[in-house]
Amino acid sequence: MASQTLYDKLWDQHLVKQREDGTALIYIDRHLLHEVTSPQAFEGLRLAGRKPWRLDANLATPDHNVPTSLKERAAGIAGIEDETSRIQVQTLDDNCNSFNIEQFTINDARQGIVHVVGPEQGATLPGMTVVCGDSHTATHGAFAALAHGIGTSEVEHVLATQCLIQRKMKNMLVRVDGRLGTGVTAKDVVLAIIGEIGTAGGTGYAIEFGGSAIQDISMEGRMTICNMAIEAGARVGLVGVDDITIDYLYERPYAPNAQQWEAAVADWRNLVSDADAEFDKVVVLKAEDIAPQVTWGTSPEQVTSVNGVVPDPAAASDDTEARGITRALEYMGLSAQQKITDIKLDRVFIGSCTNSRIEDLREAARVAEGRTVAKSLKQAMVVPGSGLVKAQAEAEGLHEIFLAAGFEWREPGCSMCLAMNADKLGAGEHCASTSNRNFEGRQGFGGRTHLVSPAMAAAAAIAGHFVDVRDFAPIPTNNTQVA
Ligand SMILES: CC(C)[C@H](C(=O)O)[C@@H](O)C(=O)O
Ligand code: SF4
Repeated sequence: MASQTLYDKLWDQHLVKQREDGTALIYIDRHLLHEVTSPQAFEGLRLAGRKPWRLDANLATPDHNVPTSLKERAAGIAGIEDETSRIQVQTLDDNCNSFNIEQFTINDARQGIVHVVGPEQGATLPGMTVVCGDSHTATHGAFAALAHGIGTSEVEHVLATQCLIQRKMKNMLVRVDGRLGTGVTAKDVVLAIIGEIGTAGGTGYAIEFGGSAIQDISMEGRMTICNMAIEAGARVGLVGVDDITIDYLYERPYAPNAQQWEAAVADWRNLVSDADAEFDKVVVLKAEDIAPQVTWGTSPEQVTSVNGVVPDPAAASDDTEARGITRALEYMGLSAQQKITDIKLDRVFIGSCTNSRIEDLREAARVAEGRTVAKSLKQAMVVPGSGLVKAQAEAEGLHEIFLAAGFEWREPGCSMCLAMNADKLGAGEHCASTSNRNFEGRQGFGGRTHLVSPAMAAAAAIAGHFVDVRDFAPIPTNNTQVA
């Protein structure tokens, strides 16, 4: 058989029917649901008198609309102040109950951001097709699963038929060779990739991330990278299976049990691109060239190194680019040539499906340990991605480090990643955020988002402005106290 990419293999394994017009029907193994994109889908099923095709393929949890303050959270759904949000979470709850779909409810210890919960439970597995009414479903591709976001009508279609109509994408390989420097993380890698190929660079492609730097990265980091494939225009991000993938999944609740484990692992080992597989496009980055990244504009591609400066529209390659820079600078309240390290911050947000896993919190805590959040900040918050991440962080004492430094320690949810709950930026405020989108108004009307890694966000919170976490010396380790 001809050589195949990982994407080709996953596609072939799920192809139900190829049609002559280029569309194809593919089978869906796992369907994740949240409160924002599911209500009309359930309503559609109800109106058509249909039932979900395969109940155990579905797993639901509320995340976008849940409050993250303990006080509101303690009261469950009734504690959600905003009416639309409350109705949405209540509707998910009612729908899951009436259709018999498994849900980690608002106060379940396993609740969290859907893209954190799926992998953490082993509900996302290598070789699966995974869909969710959410664009950041690409996250799950870190497990060599064919995962992408779908719209609400497709949510209904998957519920009803367990299948989806798709068109095959092209194959792109983004290879990161070499080794990352200390203080440079998965978030910096993906921001650098988007800086290189642009937000449309991946349009029409499934991007596989490979190379030695990716192979060295943990599952948490690989999820961070695949999470932002969509910000590079690609609906699908992928990483091939290796020991890191397999070790992460061992004994997860929904993963194969002890009797099935060896057979599953043997199967998963095939989920890599063949050595001589051909990609339609290959992009290569050198890990050594990647510095900690900060976005200065209103698109994830408007990014530079922390030691860089805000670009000058006068130096743009064409008029369109110049206008884009000018508009972004106006919105962001920045001036051309301004040093990134001179950007002062009002708030810091460590969380979101990009960077709210245990390793992200460990990295942020390592920087925050023994230090204090700058007085000039209005708020610095840490929002774990799930109840289990929160519990793990607390078992490791990370919450104490954050609280002692002056960070808020919140309940799990999407939080300030997008303004769909009580956590919002005020107009004109600058925020160092570990999330994935810096669009106008994304974190609140008029809010100004700068995307960074958890370590960079923690360092910025301490300094009150951006700093190179590598100069924040010595970078404390777990046993080192830094004054
Ligand atoms: C609300 C949801 C549909 C949306 C998405 O699809 O990504 C959200 O999660 C986001 O990050 O903007
Ligand atoms: S954390 Fe942000 S990006 Fe992720 S699903 Fe929630 S809103 Fe979307």
